[in-house]
Amino acid sequence: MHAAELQELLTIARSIGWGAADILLNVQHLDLNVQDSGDGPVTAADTAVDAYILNNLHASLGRREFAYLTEETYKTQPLEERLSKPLVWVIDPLDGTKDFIKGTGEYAVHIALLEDDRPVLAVVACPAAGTLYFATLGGGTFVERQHETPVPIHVSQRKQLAELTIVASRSHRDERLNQLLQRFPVQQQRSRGSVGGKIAAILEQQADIYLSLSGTSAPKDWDLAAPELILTEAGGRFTHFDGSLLHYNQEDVSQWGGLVASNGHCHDQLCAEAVRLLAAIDAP
Ligand SMILES: Nc1ncnc2c1ncn2[C@@H]1O[C@H](COP(=O)(O)O)[C@@H](OP(=O)(O)O)[C@H]1O
Ligand SMILES: [Mg+2]
Repeated sequence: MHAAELQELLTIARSIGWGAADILLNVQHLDLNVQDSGDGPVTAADTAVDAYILNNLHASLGRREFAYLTEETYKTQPLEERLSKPLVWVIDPLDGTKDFIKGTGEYAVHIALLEDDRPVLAVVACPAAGTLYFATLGGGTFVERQHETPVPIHVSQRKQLAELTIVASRSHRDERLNQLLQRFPVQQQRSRGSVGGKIAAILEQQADIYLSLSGTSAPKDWDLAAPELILTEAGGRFTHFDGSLLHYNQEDVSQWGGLVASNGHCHDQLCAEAVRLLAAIDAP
């Protein structure tokens, strides 16, 4: 896709990202009608913001050129539609639903555009912090506050394992991930809700690493695609434990196994450490 076309799409996605953030801020103290979706809780806010983003993208862009993969609609959409189109919008209207319900403010809105199976445009809004991060492939990552000029943002320069800080999930943990985190030889560990929020913490240089390990369930494309691009365009890396890149919009939208997101400076070493520690944890 041409750079000019990507910038046009980015302008639309940023505006929709701010609109979605406003809705979430306005409803966060209301009765949210929490239901169990089978894949965790879903609230009226998830469904309302999903519809808001989809309707606005449809109104601006139409349906012909693009497919749409969203957390709240993917089960009812025909699989062939998104597998046959090279350009797919991937949307998480409310990443960190559990934290949103708890009122920690640690939630985000994710909007990514895939070309083939990789992200080329990303918006991650953190409504409670009043920030929106955006990136295009090869164009760097920017942070903006509402009505302010966006500024470029970069990951930390910390290079030694012993000076790094890990952020990990507050609510998606099992014994294996806990063991792995405990054994990682880093400076500090923090819990934080939402994948977008954890990657924002790395961009803000409050942390350097995010580790995720699937158990009976795994994070999905909409949890990861937009956060991945804002991290890599800010100088970081985001891979499986074996160092390979993630491929999105496959038939199964779960991303199984271990994932490392980092400031990039010792990413291969982090991957090797994760593999080594996990082998020891899994040894009979
Ligand atoms: N092991 C796992 N299994 C299933 N979903 C996971 C997961 N780890 C993270 N996620 C998803 O990633 C998002 C952020 O999770 P967390 O705040 O715990 O880091 C949540 O999405 P939603 O809130 O969009 O449903 C959650 O469902
Ligand atoms: Mg999510």
